[in-house]
Amino acid sequence: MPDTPAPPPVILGDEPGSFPHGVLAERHPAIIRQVRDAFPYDPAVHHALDALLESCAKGVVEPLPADAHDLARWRDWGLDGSVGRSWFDVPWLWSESYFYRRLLDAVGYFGPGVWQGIDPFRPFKLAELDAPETDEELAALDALETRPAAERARALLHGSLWGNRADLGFRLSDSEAATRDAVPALVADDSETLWALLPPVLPPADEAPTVCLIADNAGRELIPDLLLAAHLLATGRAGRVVLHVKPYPYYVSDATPTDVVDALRRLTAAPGAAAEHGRRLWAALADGTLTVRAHPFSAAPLPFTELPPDLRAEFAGAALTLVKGDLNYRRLVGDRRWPPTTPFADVTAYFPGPVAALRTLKSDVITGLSAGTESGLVAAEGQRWRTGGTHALVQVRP
Ligand SMILES: O=P(O)(O)OC[C@@]1(O)O[C@H](CO)[C@@H](O)[C@@H]1O
Repeated sequence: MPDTPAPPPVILGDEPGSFPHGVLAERHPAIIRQVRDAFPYDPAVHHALDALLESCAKGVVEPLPADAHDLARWRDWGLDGSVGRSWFDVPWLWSESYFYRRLLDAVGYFGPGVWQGIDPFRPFKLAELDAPETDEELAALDALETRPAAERARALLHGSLWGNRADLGFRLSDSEAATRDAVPALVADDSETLWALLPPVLPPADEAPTVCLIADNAGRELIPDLLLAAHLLATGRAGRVVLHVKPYPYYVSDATPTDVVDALRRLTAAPGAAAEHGRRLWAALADGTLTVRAHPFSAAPLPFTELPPDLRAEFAGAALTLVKGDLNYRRLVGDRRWPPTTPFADVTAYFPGPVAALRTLKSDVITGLSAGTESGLVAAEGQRWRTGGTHALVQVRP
């Protein structure tokens, strides 16, 4: 029997100077400082934030409070094996995710108390939704209305793809990120395979398939994601879209159900075509052709190889699952030091149905590049192309 090579090591945050180490040592403390200043928190919250800051810098992973509503779930997700170890020595994917869980504890998000249910990142998300750039992006939809269907489809797919640059956690630790020019040529582009997985135009309604969209950021990423969903439904390329968001605030700007409502309100209040799309999406939620789900696993510190049975069944029944963003990509392929030419189809073979990743590159993990693409990127940029947010990909495993 041929030997299956062992997968490369899981990424830890223990190497000073590495990207993951920087996230734990610099990005997380910066997030704590921003959150602290964003609300008139009481002394108890300030103390808890101080303790988290101290713990992140030199402490170890501490247990959840004994009465935490999700203690059993986190134990299933590996809490006992991480407690007492340094944040830097457990898998980076795990420690980042747990950081956000602890931050929500510190600000009283899970209550009881006055801060229960208050999203500590909401002021940043709303500022972005109100930004003039959002108006410009929505106004551009008017000109798109009269374009041929294939051009509209491409523009909306690319809008959703590049919307992934709108990641507030990333911008927080990299102040030049928003101004750095994107490189339009994709490092991998399976768009044709993606479209081929969906029926071309307006099939009878009962034949139109389900598309799942695992969303990433709120605001300027979620709006183009919703517009893509609206396009799939309006053209009959999907009969139903299931939008997966996070059950609670996560990675600063990740979308929650509240953010979906905010984005829809923003669309319906805009002038021109944007409002029409917003109204259609609103109606689609009412008639069930668009569904929002906030499954606990969406904020789990685990790769998608650990999908629970209900999600496996759901994705198995979809014609296509669109996986948005950098973190979801890490969860999809595994947060490991893959050689960049590792076939995407191999590392996603376990996924229960056809899957497409739409992602701008903001962390070290990468698969599915041709040898020529990789060497061209390295020659031009060293390893910066992996984390700078200027490159993007569309990868599909039919
Ligand atoms: O998933 P997103 O929003 O595209 O990006 C998330 C991100 O900014 O956060 C992680 C590091 O904290 C990286 O995976 C990536 O850089």
